[in-house]
Amino acid sequence: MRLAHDHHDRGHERVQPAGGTAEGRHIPVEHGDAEHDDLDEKAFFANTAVDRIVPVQAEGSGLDVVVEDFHEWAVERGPFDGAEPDVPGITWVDELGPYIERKLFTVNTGHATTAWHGARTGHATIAEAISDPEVSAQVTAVLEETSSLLVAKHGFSEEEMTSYRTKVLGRFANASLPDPVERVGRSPLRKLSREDRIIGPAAELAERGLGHEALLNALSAALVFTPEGDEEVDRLQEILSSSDPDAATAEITGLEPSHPLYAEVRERIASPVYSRHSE
Ligand SMILES: NC(=O)c1ccc[n+]([C@@H]2O[C@H](COP(=O)([O-])OP(=O)(O)OC[C@H]3O[C@@H](n4cnc5c(N)ncnc54)[C@H](O)[C@@H]3O)[C@@H](O)[C@H]2O)c1
Ligand SMILES: O=P(O)(O)OC[C@@H](O)[C@@H](O)[C@H](O)[C@H](O)CO
Repeated sequence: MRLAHDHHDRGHERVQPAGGTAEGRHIPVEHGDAEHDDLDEKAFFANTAVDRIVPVQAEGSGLDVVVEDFHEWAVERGPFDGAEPDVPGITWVDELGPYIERKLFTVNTGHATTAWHGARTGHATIAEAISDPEVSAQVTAVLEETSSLLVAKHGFSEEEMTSYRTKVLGRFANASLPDPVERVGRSPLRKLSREDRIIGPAAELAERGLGHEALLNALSAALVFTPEGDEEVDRLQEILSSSDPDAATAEITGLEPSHPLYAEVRERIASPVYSRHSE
């Protein structure tokens, strides 16, 4: 494994748990194999969250994977009943939920926002996009919104969220990571779904009467994200061109018409704010 160092980013690998999660304790056992019947007596299964940016790899590079040097691995301690193994790199947490949301609504919300605004302004990679003041202003604004939710909902302090955001923005700016906007913005229907990184926090902010304009801007940027070879991009464009705004809002976001966010999202879907980047 090769580390793509960002020299501005080194020296303080604060361990903060995060997403890229694996939940549940179900390894499929489909063969009626008696050997698996007592699996619970032989192993512990714990929910976990991983945070490390792994960009698209060069063709033919095999297991020689380029990654950032930052990494976090959070594991719920409950299943180990006080006998957690000493595994280097694990941060043991009592409850994974707040850390998963902090990671999803900061790293992944900010990442998708960078990718979609970056693509519409003609940038190829995340590092290039975040160096553009127009993109970085959108990303900063989006992360201030999600931080206000994380502070209100989970009790993270303003100071730790400010520091977490700074760290995340530094990771995006790592020019040694060749991370294309197509990878980070991929699968827009998944990313715009009800509980995911954009509509999830925007809905909760709207419910609490807190600001969410930059999240709506990220949604608008996603609607003009049209790289080739992504089935969800194609389906999203099909929905936008063939469905009325209410049907499109329901299918893309899963929001109920009675939700406080609904009217604003419907408006964004009905009336484009941005145009696609043209070569
Ligand atoms: N790349 C990152 O920075 C990163 C960081 C943390 C967590 N993650 C998580 O790790 C997972 C993989 O991410 P990635 O970036 O390597 O994605 P990727 O698209 O590069 O790789 C996914 C692979 O899974 C294969 N695949 C998809 N569906 C499958 C199926 N049903 N059965 C078998 N194989 C299947 C695909 O063909 C592809 O080779 C995702 O859940 C992602 O959220 C990624
Ligand atoms: O994997 P996705 O498509 O959900 O999101 C793209 C990236 O934001 C994601 O892969 C990050 O690089 C990763 O979550 C960092 O830990």
